Amino acid sequence: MSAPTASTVPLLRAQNLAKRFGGLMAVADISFDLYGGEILAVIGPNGAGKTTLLNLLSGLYRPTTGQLQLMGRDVTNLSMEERCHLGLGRAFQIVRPFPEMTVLENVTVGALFGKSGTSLGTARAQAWELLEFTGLSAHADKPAHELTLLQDKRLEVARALATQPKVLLLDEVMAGLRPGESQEAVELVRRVQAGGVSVLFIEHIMPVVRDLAHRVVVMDAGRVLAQGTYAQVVREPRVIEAYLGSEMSSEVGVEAEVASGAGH
Ligand SMILES: Nc1ncnc2c1ncn2[C@@H]1O[C@H](COP(=O)(O)OP(=O)(O)OP(=O)(O)O)[C@@H](O)[C@H]1O
Repeated sequence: MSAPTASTVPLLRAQNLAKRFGGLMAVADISFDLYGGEILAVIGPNGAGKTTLLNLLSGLYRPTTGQLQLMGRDVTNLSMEERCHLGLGRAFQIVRPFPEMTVLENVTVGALFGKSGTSLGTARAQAWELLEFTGLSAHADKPAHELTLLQDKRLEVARALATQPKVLLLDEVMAGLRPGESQEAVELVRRVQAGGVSVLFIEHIMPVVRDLAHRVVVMDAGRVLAQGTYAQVVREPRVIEAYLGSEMSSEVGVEAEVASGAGH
């Protein structure tokens, strides 16, 4: 995908973020910007620190050092809830709706959580719109535990959107989906971005990264190994090297060949 025109102030700016667990620097030094209208992928081998980074961005963890700005405001020491109210939404890899509540109720809770002072009626109306947007309106009255995995993921995105984020953080939303289903999920993320929400996502499935991301940050051992377009990063020798021995090495190797035009 071609990159949108970047506005001057990034929506999200990570500066030298680090997170230590005992003797381990899970995130050692990460800096990047996310601009309005962008879809940014964070990739890297297992243990690279991607989930820890997402936890630092959402506010689940406080960084050991470094800073995070949201729309120019320092949010490093704000809680998850405070960041959410300022426009940072998150959907989780492990989907966790309230299982006994209906699909509509689950999204309504998200709408009530996102903006203080929203009436129940307004929240329900917003939730309906989001069920239509995410293709779940036919399942509005079902208890959430009756949904399929793909529908669960749609629900998770709807709940996150209900908080009216400017930036949506997605943690491996394609995990466990069949190819046709991940294509549907890709379309949903595109529609989210087209609706004015910037997206940062962690993903292991390289074709999804290639199809969806305007820009890619490659992490390894808690650091940024490379950043750029998908075509740029997959031909970086240090990226290919970092993936050697991981289950993605063949995928990256193939993509690198494609990117460099090898074999033509
Ligand atoms: N809460 C924690 N306490 C201690 N160590 C942790 C904790 N969370 C993560 N780690 C360690 O930090 C490193 C980075 O883990 P993280 O889960 O962020 O990597 P990842 O890139 O998301 O990996 P994967 O692709 O396998 O999910 C790993 O060595 C992991 O064992």
